[in-house]
Amino acid sequence: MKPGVLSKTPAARPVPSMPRLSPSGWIVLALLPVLAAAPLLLPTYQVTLANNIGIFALATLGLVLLTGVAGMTSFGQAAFIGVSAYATAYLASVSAADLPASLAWMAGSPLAGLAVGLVLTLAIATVLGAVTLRLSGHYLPLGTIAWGLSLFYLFGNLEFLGGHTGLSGIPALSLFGIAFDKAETLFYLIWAVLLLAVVATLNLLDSRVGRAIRALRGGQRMSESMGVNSFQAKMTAFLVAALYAGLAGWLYAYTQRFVSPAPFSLQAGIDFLFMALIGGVGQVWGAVIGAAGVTFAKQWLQDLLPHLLGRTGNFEAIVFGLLIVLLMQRLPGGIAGWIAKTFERRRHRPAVLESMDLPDAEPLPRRPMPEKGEVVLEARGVTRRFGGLVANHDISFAVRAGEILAVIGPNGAGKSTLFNQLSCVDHPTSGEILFRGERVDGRTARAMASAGLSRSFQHVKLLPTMSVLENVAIGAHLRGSKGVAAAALRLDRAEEARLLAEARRQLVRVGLGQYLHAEAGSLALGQQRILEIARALCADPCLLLLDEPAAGLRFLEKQALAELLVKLRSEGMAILLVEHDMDFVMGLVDRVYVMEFGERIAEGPPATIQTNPAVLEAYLGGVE
Ligand SMILES: Nc1ncnc2c1ncn2[C@@H]1O[C@H](COP(=O)(O)OP(=O)(O)OP(=O)(O)O)[C@@H](O)[C@H]1O
Repeated sequence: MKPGVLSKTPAARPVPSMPRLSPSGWIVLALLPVLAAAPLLLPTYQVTLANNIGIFALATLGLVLLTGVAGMTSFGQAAFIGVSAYATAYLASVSAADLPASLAWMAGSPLAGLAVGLVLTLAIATVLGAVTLRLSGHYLPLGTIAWGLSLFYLFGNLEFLGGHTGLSGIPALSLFGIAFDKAETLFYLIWAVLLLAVVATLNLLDSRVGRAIRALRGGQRMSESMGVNSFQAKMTAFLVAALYAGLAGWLYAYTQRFVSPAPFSLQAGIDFLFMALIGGVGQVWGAVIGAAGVTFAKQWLQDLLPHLLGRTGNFEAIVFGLLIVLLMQRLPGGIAGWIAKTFERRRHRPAVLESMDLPDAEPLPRRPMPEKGEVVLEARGVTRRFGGLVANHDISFAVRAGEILAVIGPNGAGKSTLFNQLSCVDHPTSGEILFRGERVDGRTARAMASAGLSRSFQHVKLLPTMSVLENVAIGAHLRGSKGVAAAALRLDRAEEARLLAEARRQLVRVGLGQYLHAEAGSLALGQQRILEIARALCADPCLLLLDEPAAGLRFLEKQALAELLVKLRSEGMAILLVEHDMDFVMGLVDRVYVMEFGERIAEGPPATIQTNPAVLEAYLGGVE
């Protein structure tokens, strides 16, 4: 038995009283003096280059969140920048007389330009997101290509935006009496905005909302079952990415003091994706590294190649393309991904958790539990057909608080199909499902999680690169309420401490207390199953659905799991499990429901079931 799995674990390790600075905190601290000195020491053309890098990095940061973390590819980032840049340029250069009287105050106002630019960008992103984010597969990338193309041509064809010539005559930026009229002063503004965005993104990812966004990539079905609204999480990532593009557009307009359609073309959208890929698409700092790397590499190749080849041409694009292919093959996680991996290997701990202290926070409030003996879940005549196949036929049973009911049956009997319907992942063709007396068939898995049903999966579903603690904290998603702004501004710490303390409590309870900071994917399969139970418990359920919880567990681990389930039962939990391990089932549960070919063949206490001739014939007869 692996140490600690469902064994009596020591209490969680002592909690440091002062939060330690995270690696990103150290990076920001180290960058501050460098950034403060850069404009004073560098020649103006290099400061201008650094300004471009800052703006590109801001736009790329959005893509890191959207594409790298949330797994949604967008080619439209440059177009979002364009919307904001054009709104800024238009309002900065228009005369008050050309605007309606009520809007005349906006003419020449940089803050009005910023507000209008951001509102327009977010409004377009909301519409585009509403249309494409519910669709899976290639619809989002294709939608962003279509939108990027149409906007590019729109910019070029609108006369009041200067057509293909663009808008010039943007005055120098002046904010609150400070003139940002030189590359050197703009540098401070651009890099301050970028650093704030980086810190806000790091904060966001290290939060309840951040876990929901991180679960989008490969864990959607699981997180929905834990109450996460995946569409909302996608929309959040999409809008934050658009917000960063909007900010980048505003800064771009005042840096260039001229806008035209070319920098917002589809090609530019692809370039931002390259920056994210090269920097490290899943890493926040990858945006800065990627923007700097691509900008310098292009500049360097543009200077070097004509010398080497003795002629001019777009050779840098060809060499650059080859370099990207090579880099993707050698470093699929990008430069920042490679650095993070090397760093983590040395520290033997995931970077994201370095700063996390786990104070003994006040326990989260608990839902009112049903009285022992109260029917928690009831299936009435549930039938599920797949075309001509009847996977469940007229299934009826009830599970009560303080009871463990096992559903058993040979492979293909219809147990998983039934589980999916009970948890509203799938819906019955006919029949009714009631949860605590209310009809729930047709509801979403999310609604069931909110009602108090929590589950584990036949094939373990966890986020392998996320820590054990954070995986389990996803189970507590509905027990928190702090949103994006609170997370970005770190106003969610008290709630986050309570969520993490609850996750730790459940992990200690199931015997995984010393694996809090390990990557979930590094646990043995049996431990991963136990992690799923801790995650389900973190939701404070009144009904646990466990799909083959003992599969992959060793003898002592099974014994410890049985002890835990008995304890939960004594606390009034209703437990429904599907299991193939007959020794485990018969020694543990109160009642057994036996299925074959989608139908009930027997139901009763284990002792009766073990001697039931129909069961022996259909199922137990084949089992020693
Ligand atoms: N989405 C689906 N479309 C078509 N047929 C399906 C679908 N899901 C399940 N089935 C069929 O329904 C029947 C019951 O399958 P189910 O997975 O529920 O059985 P099970 O008892 O859970 O089996 P196991 O113990 O092997 O997991 C099988 O014949 C299966 O092929």
